[in-house]
This record gives sequence, C-alpha cells and structure tokens, in this order.
Amino acid sequence: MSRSLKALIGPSILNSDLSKLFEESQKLIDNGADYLHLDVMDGHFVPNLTFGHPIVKCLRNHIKDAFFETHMMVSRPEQWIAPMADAGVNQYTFHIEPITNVEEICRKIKEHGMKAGVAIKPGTPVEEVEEYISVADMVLIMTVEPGFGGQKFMEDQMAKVQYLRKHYPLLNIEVDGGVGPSTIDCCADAGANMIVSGTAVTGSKDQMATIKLLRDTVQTAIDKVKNTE
Ligand SMILES: O=C(CO)[C@H](O)[C@H](O)COP(=O)(O)O
Ligand SMILES: [Fe+2]
Repeated sequence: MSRSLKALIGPSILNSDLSKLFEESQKLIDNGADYLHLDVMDGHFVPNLTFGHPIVKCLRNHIKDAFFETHMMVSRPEQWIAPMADAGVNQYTFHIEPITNVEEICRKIKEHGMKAGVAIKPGTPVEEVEEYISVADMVLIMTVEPGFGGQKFMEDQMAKVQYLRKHYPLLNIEVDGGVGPSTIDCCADAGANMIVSGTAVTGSKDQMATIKLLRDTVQTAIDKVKNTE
C-alpha cells in the first residue's frame, strides 16, 4: 500500500482562557481536532512566556489519548527533551535557529519515543531546514513571527511551502500563525497538510464547523493533486 498525505488540524490553545486549559483542550478534541498544538515559550527565544512540561504533564493526566505536539519556542531545545517525553508528548517540534546540532537533537527526540519536528521563523530561508528533512518527521513553516497568537498571516511564506511540497511530495508540512477560514485556501494550495490554527478556532462560535472547514479544504487540495498524478 502506498503512503499518502493526510490533512490534520491541530488547534493552538495559546489565545484561549489558559485557566481552563483542560476544558478548552477537551472541547477542541470533542470538536474534531486531530491533535493539540501546545506553544511552549521561554521568554528568551521569543519575547513571551507560556508554560512548560509540568503543565503539559498535568494536561496529559486528564487527556489520555490525544496526540500532543509541543511547539518549542526555546533557546535550548535539548534541555526539555526528556521532561517533555516524560510528560507524555508525542511530537517535539523545535526551532533550528538558535542551535547547530539539529541532527543530534532529532536523534535524541526519537530515542525518547517522540516524533521530531523542525521549525523555521519567517526570516529563515527554506534551504536551512531542507538539510534536516531526512532526520525529521515534519517541517514547520511559521507564518507569523513566533511569540504571540492572533497575528496577521504572512502569505509570502507560502513560497517555502510550495518549494518543499514540490520536492518532497510525502513530507508532513505544517503551517502556524494567522491560519483560519480566510487564509486556509492559500495554505492548502501551497501544499501544507498539517494546520495549526489558534484564534480562528478557539474564538469561533462553531468550533466543530471551523475545524471541519479547515480539514475539508486541505484534504480536497491533497486529493486534487493525487488525482492528477
Ligand atoms: O506559535 C504560535 C505563535 O508563536 C501559535 O501557534 C500561533 O500563533 C497560533 O495562533 P494564531 O492562529 O492565533 O496565530
Ligand atoms: Fe505554535
């Protein structure tokens, strides 16, 4: 059987009421989220702070089955691999900008039983992440400057997604930042298949419909390409 791409929607709880982290997360899963995207910030790599492995572990104690991706916006990604694995994280996605030992970090993440995601900021050329595709499970192309939810989608980043999709037809490509119903066509047409959406989903009156619309749009684009092959 040949492998094929799948549209997956991973809402970010960054801009939701974090005092109700469990309730907000469970609601997203009940409304059809394929995975949860948990934004971890250290106040150093980005000018903001969120939460770390102790909170992720508490969340995992209440939500046993969902796939957890942590988006590590941290200066020392190596430091948090073991604690995040212990917290029950499934995918550890980190930025390549502050470090030089990307391959080693990917290896360690996998040794700890997690999938490895490599992320780049808008100012980082796609070629810099391309060299790690063979050792990573996913590439994250940021579509805002990392650090805050609710920012404007940067359409110019789609050239990176198009480039990766053209050269790596089965690569999991994630986009994150300002993605919602008004920008999803752009992401789907460029070839992204893993969609992080924060404000547009958590702030939606009908979360289930919004998640479905995002997934259907991306799956339709994937199927269109498949049918022309
Ligand atoms: O990594 C992030 C910010 O650094 C968030 O995942 C992202 O911003 C999601 O929120 P929104 O959809 O509101 O932009
Ligand atoms: Fe994120």
